[in-house]
Amino acid sequence: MNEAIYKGKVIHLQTIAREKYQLIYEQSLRKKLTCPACGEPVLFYLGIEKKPHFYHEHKPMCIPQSVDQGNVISFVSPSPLSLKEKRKNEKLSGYLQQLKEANIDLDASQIKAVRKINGPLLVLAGAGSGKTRVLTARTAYMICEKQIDPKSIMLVTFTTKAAKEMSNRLCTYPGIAHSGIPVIGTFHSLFYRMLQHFDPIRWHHHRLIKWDWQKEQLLKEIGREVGIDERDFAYDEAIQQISYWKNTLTPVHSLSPKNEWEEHVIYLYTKYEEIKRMRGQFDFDDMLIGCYEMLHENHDLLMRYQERFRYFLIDEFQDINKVQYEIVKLLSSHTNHICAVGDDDQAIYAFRGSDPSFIFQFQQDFPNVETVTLTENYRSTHQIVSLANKIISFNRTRMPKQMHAQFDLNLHPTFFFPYDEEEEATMIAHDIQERIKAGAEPHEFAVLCRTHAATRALFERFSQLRLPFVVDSDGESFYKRRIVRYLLGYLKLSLDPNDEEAMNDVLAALFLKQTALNDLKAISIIDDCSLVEALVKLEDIQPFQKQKLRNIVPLFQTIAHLKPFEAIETIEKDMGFSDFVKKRGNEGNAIERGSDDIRDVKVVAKKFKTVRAFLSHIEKMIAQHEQMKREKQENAIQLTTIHRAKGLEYNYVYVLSAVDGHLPHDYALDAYRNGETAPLEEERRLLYVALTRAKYGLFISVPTMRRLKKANASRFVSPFLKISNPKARL
Ligand SMILES: Nc1ncnc2c1ncn2[C@@H]1O[C@H](COP(=O)(O)OP(=O)(O)OP(=O)(O)O)[C@@H](O)[C@H]1O
Repeated sequence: MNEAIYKGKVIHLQTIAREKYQLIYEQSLRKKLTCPACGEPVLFYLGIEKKPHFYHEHKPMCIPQSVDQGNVISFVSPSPLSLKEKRKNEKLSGYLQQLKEANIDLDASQIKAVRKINGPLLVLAGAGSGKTRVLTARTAYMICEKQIDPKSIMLVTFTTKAAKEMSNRLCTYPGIAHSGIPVIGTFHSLFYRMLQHFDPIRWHHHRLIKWDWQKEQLLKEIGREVGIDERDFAYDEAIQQISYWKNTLTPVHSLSPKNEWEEHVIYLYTKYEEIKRMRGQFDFDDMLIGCYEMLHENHDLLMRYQERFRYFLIDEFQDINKVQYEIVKLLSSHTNHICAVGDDDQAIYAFRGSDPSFIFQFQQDFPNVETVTLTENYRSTHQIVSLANKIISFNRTRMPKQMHAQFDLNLHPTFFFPYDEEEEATMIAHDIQERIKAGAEPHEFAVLCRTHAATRALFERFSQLRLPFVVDSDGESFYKRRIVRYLLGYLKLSLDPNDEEAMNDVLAALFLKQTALNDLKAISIIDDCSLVEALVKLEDIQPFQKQKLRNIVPLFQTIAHLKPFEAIETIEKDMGFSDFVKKRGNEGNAIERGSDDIRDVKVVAKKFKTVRAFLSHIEKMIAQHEQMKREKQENAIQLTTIHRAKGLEYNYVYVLSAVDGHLPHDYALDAYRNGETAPLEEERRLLYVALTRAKYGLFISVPTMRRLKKANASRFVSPFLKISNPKARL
């Protein structure tokens, strides 16, 4: 049905502007749309598979009409005939046969990697080609077939989650329950354990600088003394840069600044190290450097560890950094029994100092290395594998390899074209809802985003539709982000001029000290006025600030009566918020700029008519976020960043906003304009990682608008969209 009654009038889908679809959708959820034939409520379909239309939830449509396929482009690649019956049945014996009987199949290349125990081994593997399976099977084979003492095996993973997953899997393997499992952990956890053993006082966990905010505080203290103004200086980027230098074992004295910013960071780096040393503190990077120095300088200790650990297995080798690589080399130099497993196409941590070129280095440093390449992809359909192969082939710095799928389904990777972020969220949520109704389980779905902030719209839609979902566990609600909170402070004060918490946030945006809050409270009691009115009575501030506050204070009342979008524009332009964002909005931070957050807030604000309704929606979303953190749902849709989805797999994957600026991220595009190609290649690898998480269904969203501006399809996917007929085959 293309017609419905809304507010007493017939509305036709053909004549409604696309940007209004979301509004119609929300009204339909509130049962505000009715059927022109029977007068009962109708819902608005805004999904992926079919064109938008009205429908009855529990009965057939009154005015039957065929519903066309949605406006999508499918990627179709002819299936090679050889897909079926690809696997030859190799005759197996011993433990490998036991594995087979336990349904842990291995192909010829995987078996080769499992059997090669002594000497250096490099397993170069595409996505979904069974790296994890090889690592676990190889470990079990060493223990159960070769009778190697599990205590002499060190298995290093990239994340704690992967370590847990690996040890859980291993425990289910035949024979392992009796023999025990090896030492499994991340670089940090394993090396930290060694340090603690060596010098428990120096490396006591009380001395650890655990959080970035602690580092930031310390750097700001140092910066303040020499006048590095935090309003103009991206401290969080400085933290990342210092960490990068440490992980690449770049000592401070070897650095020569390329610009003023680097000059400042080098100064901060020097002082940061000095202060830490003086206070006897350490950070996570120091655990790696400390371990390297400990083993390098203490030959007896190194020998003891070499005696203890004789076999090394390293997962995600493409993400190793210099200091980690050097430690592994030291430890394994005694036996050379080292197996590195990696995929250069999945290297996505360059910003932390990871460097896939250690894969090449490995081949030089361990001259007798045997290399096994795994190219059979067991995870995804042929269609997904073909698309991923094609996309990644555009990268220049990579080891050429092609993955080959093992199976195919009549389900093709689909590009779809929402109007904007809001409609994108609706289409995805709707599609998932339909698939769940048809029998799929929530945990089979993942929605993958480039940045955590981009999860906002999906979070809201999933909550609205009561779909079970989980977001990155340590991520905060979008509305709790610093700049967003400050902006919302103005709106809150417009409704309640005595809201202390909001005033506390707004003070920073007005360039006033936090101590001003106490002064304001005192003034409001003595002069019997609100906290907002007290702003103009503040003493001990510059005359220009006084004048500014005099101009701003009356506007608090004005914005209370504006539509939220207009109110935000007033806050930005007339209440000085834009100036604040320019100065302190992390504008120097290429990945998370405050001004981008504000544009995201404006997208939501557009949907509301009153400030009150807008704020109450936000309150609800924050509460929902808190509740979600408390109650971990097992069977839930995963809403996560691509970085966090690494190593995982899902039946259905939705890739959010494949548009230039999001994926690839703006920072990589800026770097590309300045002649640097590496960041853009890393962004392409991120897309590759996202695509290869999908087993069966892959949906890539290409919205027309983003952050209220026209968006261009991501340069990574545009070659696949250049066809006039949406159903045409590629
Ligand atoms: N020989 C095999 N036969 C059947 N299935 C396999 C085989 N090897 C691996 N698999 C399955 O293929 C999927 C991918 O395997 P795994 O997770 O080990 O791949 P991976 O190389 O670590 O993936 P990625 O690097 O993309 O995260 C898993 O579901 C695994 O059980």
